[in-house]
Amino acid sequence: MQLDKMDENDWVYHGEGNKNLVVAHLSRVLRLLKYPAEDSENPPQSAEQAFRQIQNIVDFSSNVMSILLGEKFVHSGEVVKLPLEFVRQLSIKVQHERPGWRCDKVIDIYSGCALSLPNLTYPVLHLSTHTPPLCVEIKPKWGFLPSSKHVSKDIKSKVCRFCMYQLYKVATGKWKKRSLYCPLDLFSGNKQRMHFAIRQLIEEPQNNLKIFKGGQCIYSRKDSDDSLDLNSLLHHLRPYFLQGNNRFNCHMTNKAVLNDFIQVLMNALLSSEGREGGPVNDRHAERQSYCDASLFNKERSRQGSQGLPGDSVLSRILQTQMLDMRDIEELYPLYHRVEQHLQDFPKQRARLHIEGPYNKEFLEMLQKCPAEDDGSVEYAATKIHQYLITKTAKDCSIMVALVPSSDKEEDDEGPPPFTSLVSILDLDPKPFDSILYQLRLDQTIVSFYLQTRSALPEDSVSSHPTICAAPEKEECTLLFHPV
Ligand SMILES: O=P(O)(O)O[C@@H]1[C@@H](OP(=O)(O)O)[C@H](OP(=O)(O)O)[C@H](O)[C@H](OP(=O)(O)O)[C@H]1OP(=O)(O)O
Ligand SMILES: Nc1ncnc2c1ncn2[C@@H]1O[C@H](COP(=O)(O)OP(=O)(O)OP(=O)(O)O)[C@@H](O)[C@H]1O
Repeated sequence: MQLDKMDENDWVYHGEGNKNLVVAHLSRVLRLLKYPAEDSENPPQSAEQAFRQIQNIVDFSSNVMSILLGEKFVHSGEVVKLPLEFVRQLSIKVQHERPGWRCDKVIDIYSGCALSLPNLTYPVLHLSTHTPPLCVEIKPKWGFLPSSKHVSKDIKSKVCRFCMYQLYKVATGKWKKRSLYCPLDLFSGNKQRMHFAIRQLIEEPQNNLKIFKGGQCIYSRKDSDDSLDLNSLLHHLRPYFLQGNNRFNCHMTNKAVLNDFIQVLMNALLSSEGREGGPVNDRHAERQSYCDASLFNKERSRQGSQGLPGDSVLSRILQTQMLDMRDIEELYPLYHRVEQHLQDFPKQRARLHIEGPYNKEFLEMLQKCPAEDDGSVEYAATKIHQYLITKTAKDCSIMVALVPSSDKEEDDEGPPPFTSLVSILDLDPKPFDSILYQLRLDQTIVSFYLQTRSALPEDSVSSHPTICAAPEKEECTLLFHPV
């Protein structure tokens, strides 16, 4: 990438989240910061501050998250300086492709800084074959129930945050239809529960699932009420699953294509590349690993929970999420302690790494933290940093790139073989000052769930009656035995 010869015509809109917009050119992407639209005339930070913000993201990803999640999954990228005219033209070029609900923010066209990363939807794997890679992006969210004694509402230890939040999101119009995906099913390591969870993600992807082919998004929900074309997805997927295995016939049903696809995806999510490491989720034993709101029929998982393989991507994310099991309610008093201290000693923000940097000293601060609360501001600040690290792991995404491979006997059972490359993205540090907002949001989610649930008859919290019922036994058989 020659930074002085950048041409906006080479780059295409690729996607965006709440804080960044991503453009792609072959095997690279540029991730540009966004600002609230009302700040578009007066950028909220200088070019130097924007550069520092992105450098912080790189440092946090490479020095902190990569160690916890595993280097093989993490690509931290590098900060680049771009010509301002290129960024301005790019911003105009991509505007019409942006989803309406994201347009409350605009691209930062003032700093000329961006994060350059490998394009994980167009991985180098692709070069060894003529078939375009399939890529599945999953934002799995919180995979466990809090067990802290300080949780004020009992419901929080029974129903997971994602499922509770769904009622609020639908009621406030963020999404039109409720998702029946439950993160605890995905993180269970139980193949039936995982299959059910992925099936629900496909049914209603919201912002938790995107599917790419050859680097282009072929399946996602762009707006709360746009139409989803499952048939078109199946049309894209079919050729990948007809190869080999006596499957030359075109009679493979849509259900069988989908089952094979889910199976291949699950294999990648559970893959641990032959490394040792037993199941890791024993410690959040069965009692805690079921969410009462999940519509997966528990009876069906009697075959036992296999647990997540120790080095699989799901296990690494779950372990990082569970590094600090403290609930936000328990954390708030510690935040308050730091806030009070900083009012009196504002210059200590740097010493306590409130806005980073995420360097060697930051890691030392985390390691030196006393086991018990000694009443110090250092203890409180470190515990908040730990919690924020777990927050990053609760909001990251997994990208699974899949390319058909040829290493399998012709008459093997099951889906055709794929080579997979698994990565984790969106590993930005969460702001220290977001704790109060998090506490309020948590209270809103929980009280809204309790109110809505008590206003409805038992077991009818779903806004979608046809999928409220757990699947029939026969359907389950079909899901697991492709024809
Ligand atoms: O708080 P949550 O769980 O709603 O997560 C936010 C996400 O909402 P979600 O529920 O996944 O739709 C939210 O995603 P969307 O904008 O809804 O796509 C962001 O990821 C946000 O992170 P950040 O503040 O931009 O760094 C996320 O905020 P934090 O992870 O910073 O709390
Ligand atoms: N390295 C990458 N390769 C390919 N696609 C990427 C890459 N990084 C991001 N993307 C795409 O761009 C989208 C937005 O990126 P990202 O999730 O990092 O934005 P964000 O604003 O930080 O999100 P959030 O809303 O979670 O804060 C992703 O959902 C993904 O589809």
